[in-house]
Amino acid sequence: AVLANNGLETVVWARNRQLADEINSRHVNERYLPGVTLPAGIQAVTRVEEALCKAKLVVVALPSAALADGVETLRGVADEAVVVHAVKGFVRPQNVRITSYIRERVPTVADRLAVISGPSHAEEVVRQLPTTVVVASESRVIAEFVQDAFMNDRFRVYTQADVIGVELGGALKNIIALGVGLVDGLALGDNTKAALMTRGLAEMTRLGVALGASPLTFSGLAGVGDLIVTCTSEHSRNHRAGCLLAQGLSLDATLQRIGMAVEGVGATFAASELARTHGIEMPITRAIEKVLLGELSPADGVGLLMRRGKNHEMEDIGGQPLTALWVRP
Ligand SMILES: NC(=O)C1=CN([C@@H]2O[C@H](COP(=O)(O)OP(=O)(O)OC[C@H]3O[C@@H](n4cnc5c(N)ncnc54)[C@H](OP(=O)(O)O)[C@@H]3O)[C@@H](O)[C@H]2O)C=CC1
Ligand SMILES: O=C(CO)COP(=O)(O)O
Repeated sequence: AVLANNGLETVVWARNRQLADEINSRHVNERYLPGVTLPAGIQAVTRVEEALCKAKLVVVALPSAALADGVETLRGVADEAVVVHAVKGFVRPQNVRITSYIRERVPTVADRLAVISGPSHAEEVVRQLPTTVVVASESRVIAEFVQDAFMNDRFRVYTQADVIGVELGGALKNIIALGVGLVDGLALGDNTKAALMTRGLAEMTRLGVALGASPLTFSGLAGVGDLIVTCTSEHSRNHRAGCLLAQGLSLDATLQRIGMAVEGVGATFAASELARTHGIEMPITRAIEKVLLGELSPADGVGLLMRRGKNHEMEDIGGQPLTALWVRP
């Protein structure tokens, strides 16, 4: 919708014929964006090749779980087309970032890749409510190309060079949003929620730095920005999933009830495995993993986190350890 509103010829691939017809004839997508009229310029096709063959910019917005199915189609992108993805998750079970996966499977697009991320619930973007996001690429030219395509006075786009940090911020915040949903479902109040978001950001940053990200990226739009919106918005599927789990629904029933991507579930398992491999402490992620596996109740998960041993707040997050500031023993 943003690209079409910017006057770009915009072709959407939908595998479902009925949905493609609905977009072309009535300019709506009732299942995923009810109550919204889409820009009339959007054309939907059911053959992915039709969407890809002439495109100068390809936006990959599949759920991470569908990427393994879909990645090979990127072999069909035109020479010199830029590929930007909006996927906030990991490819499982390898636990790899999306650009790493695309680069490995489709080397021909490796130097034309970018990621777009940040606080941007589709329900609000499509209504043209003011939104800010960030585009990261290893190439400044590619990042600025994507920035120019998307930017308008309702959708402000910043550029970034830290691809790893931007991808990890978008994927890891979903875990914390699940956790905030769990504590909201238990009606534990605002202090608990703020604690989870803040300490969640600390462990997101810790893993990010171990995987090569800049700690600064986590204080930007793809880090704290997206964390805030996903943990507090009525639109968040991850937050809603946490609430349902806290109310006693099984994980399967929760995912079925939501009926859309809940990236935080796969991300919890991915981050937990990556943390183990890299020797990183991620107590909140570990507790949520146990809740998802049915090994711990949400209430016991909170108790476990509160009873942890004493800690210094800013240790191991990256940058200068703040314990160095102590002037007395
Ligand atoms: N929703 C949002 O506000 C935002 C989402 N994101 C990220 O975008 C990604 C996609 O999320 P979102 O669109 O919300 O997810 P939804 O579950 O709402 O929609 C998924 C879409 O992908 C299609 N799809 C699923 N599997 C396949 C497949 N194997 N092949 C082809 N199409 C498939 C579905 O089509 P069908 O109906 O045919 O199954 C549907 O159109 C996620 O990583 C999410 O984190 C990023 C920013 C904002
Ligand atoms: O990433 C999002 C908003 O920026 C969407 O979050 P949910 O997947 O939790 O709905």
